[in-house]
Amino acid sequence: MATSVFHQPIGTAQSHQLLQNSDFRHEFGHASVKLTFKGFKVETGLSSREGFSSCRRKFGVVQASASHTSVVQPVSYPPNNSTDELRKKSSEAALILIRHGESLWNEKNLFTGCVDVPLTKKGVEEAIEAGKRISNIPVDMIYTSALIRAQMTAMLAMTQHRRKKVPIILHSESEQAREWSQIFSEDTKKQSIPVVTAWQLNERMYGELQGLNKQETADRFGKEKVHEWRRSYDIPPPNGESLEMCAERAVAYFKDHIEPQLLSGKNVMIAAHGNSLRSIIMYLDKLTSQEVINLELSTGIPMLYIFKGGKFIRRGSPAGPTEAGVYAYTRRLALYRQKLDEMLH
Ligand SMILES: O=C(O)[C@@H](CO)OP(=O)(O)O
Repeated sequence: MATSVFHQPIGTAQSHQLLQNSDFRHEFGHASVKLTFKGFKVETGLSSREGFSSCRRKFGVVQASASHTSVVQPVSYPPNNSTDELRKKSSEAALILIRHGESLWNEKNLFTGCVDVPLTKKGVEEAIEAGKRISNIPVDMIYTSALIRAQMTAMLAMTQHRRKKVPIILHSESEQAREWSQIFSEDTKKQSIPVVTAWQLNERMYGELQGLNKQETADRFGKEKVHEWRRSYDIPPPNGESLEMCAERAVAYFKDHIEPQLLSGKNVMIAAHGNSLRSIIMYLDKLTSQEVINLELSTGIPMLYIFKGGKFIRRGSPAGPTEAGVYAYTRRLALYRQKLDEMLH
């Protein structure tokens, strides 16, 4: 493990908040009041759904939850701004990444990939613990994969949040689903956090290894071969996705859908999977294909990034039970936290 890239999680107990958060601005009377939920329009992600079908066809995926890919209307910018200018003007935002808690197949040591299995009791507890660690961080939007273990993790984590906003899954799989899930109270919308589910954030498709026991597979094919399938960057497991292939869809989704939200100052949480998050972290931390090999993510451990000036700054610290061990924070985070304390005490 000497060469491992150590990704520091958010510490337990206390954390810090962003003044920039639209929720904060609304709640605490900041001059530029913008309501979190206002203006969100959900569009059917037709191409995404097609993408998922073709992914399934290509890899013969048998099980995967319905793809509820939702596309939040892109943030609109003045027409002539270049991306660089936008980045410079962009406000600060928090990005939380959480790998789902332990699943029933993690417990059984089976290759899981796109198979849609739920959390174990321990996984539920991990998700709740993760929620405690991020309970003071503002969350304006949540992105999860289409798989239940990531969705359970996001929902359970949010039960611990001090603001007690309600995460609500946006259903845009059909016009009817969109209409039938409408909310008719602006106040209720303000107390909600939209949850966008996207197949592109799914675990990498493990091909013919899905459902096989990892130890038995290593015994059969050799430790080195199985390690190559599991951790090499560009060698796919039989009929599955390599990390590189997984990155193509997960990082593209991040750039196209999540980064614009961060650019507009929204604080985002992503609940996803070991390999889809490894590929996203590779992009955020500019890791090489050699470095990412050694990147391991634990289940249920949140990681925090601050997005500022177009850059992602990792704000991790070794997991620890004390405030002192918690990640560094910005003045805005600290101020948000202070206001939250005042409001809730
Ligand atoms: O089985 C899987 O889907 C993944 C994550 O649990 O396994 P690995 O860590 O081997 O990539």
